[in-house]
Amino acid sequence: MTTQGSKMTLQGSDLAVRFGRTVALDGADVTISPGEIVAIMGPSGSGKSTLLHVLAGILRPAHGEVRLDAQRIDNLSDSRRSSLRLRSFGFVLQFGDLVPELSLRENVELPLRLLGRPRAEARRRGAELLGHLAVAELADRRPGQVSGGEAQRAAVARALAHKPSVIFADEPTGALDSVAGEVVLDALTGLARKEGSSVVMVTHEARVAAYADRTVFLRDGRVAA
Ligand SMILES: Nc1ncnc2c1ncn2[C@@H]1O[C@H](COP(=O)(O)OP(=O)(O)OP(=O)(O)O)[C@@H](O)[C@H]1O
Repeated sequence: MTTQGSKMTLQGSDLAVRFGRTVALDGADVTISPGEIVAIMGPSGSGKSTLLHVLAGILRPAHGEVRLDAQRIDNLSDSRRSSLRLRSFGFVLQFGDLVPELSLRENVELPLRLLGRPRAEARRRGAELLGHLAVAELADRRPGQVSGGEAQRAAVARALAHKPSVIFADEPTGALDSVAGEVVLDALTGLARKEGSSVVMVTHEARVAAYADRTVFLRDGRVAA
C-alpha cells in the first residue's frame, strides 16, 4: 500500500500500447526517481501523451509493467488504480480541467476532501498554495471568471494539494503566452522541488523542457538513446 505524502520511484518497463493498427508505444522504458523533474519530448505522434497516460495508470499497456516503488500498478483493478491516482498522483493538463462550477479555492481543496481530510486542513492547505501561486485574491472566483494563466496556476495548486508522489503535466503551458507560461512553470517546478514531488511533463518546447532535470526523447514509441 502506498502512503500519501511519501515519495516514490515510478518505473515503466518495456511498455507497449496499440490503438488498432497504430503502434503508440513500442517497448518504452523510463524511470522517474523521487523528486526528479523529467520532460518527455519527441515528434508529434511519437507516443508522449500515451506514455504519460500509461505511467499515470489512466491507460493499461498491452505489454510491460508500471511500478510505483515495489507495487505493480498497471494490473490493478480500475477502482484500485483510481484510488491510487487520487492518493499518489497530481495532474496539470493543457486546459486546466478545473471543475467549472467550483471556485478556485474549492477546486484546490477537492483532492484533500476526496481523500477524507478535515475541512479545516483542506482550507489551510488551499489558502497556503493559492498564496504561493499569487491567486489568493481570486480564490472565490470560478475558473471561467479568471484568465487562462490564473486558472492554470490554480490547477498547479490543486495538483500539489495532497503532496503527491508524482505530478503529471501534459503540455501544461500549451494554451498560455510565454510570460504566463513561465509563471506557471516556475510555480510548478519550484513548489514540486520544495515539497519533493516528482514531475513528468510532456512538451514540444525546449524552453519548457529547460525547467526539467532531464529530458527523455521518444521516437516511434521508444525512448531514443
Ligand atoms: N485514443 C486513440 N485512438 C487511436 N489512436 C490513438 C489514440 N491516442 C493516440 N493515438 C495514436 O497513437 C500515436 C501516439 O499518440 P500520442 O498522443 O501519444 O502522441 P504524442 O507524441 O503525444 O503526439 P502530439 O505531440 O501530437 O500530442 C499517434 O499515432 C496517435 O494518432
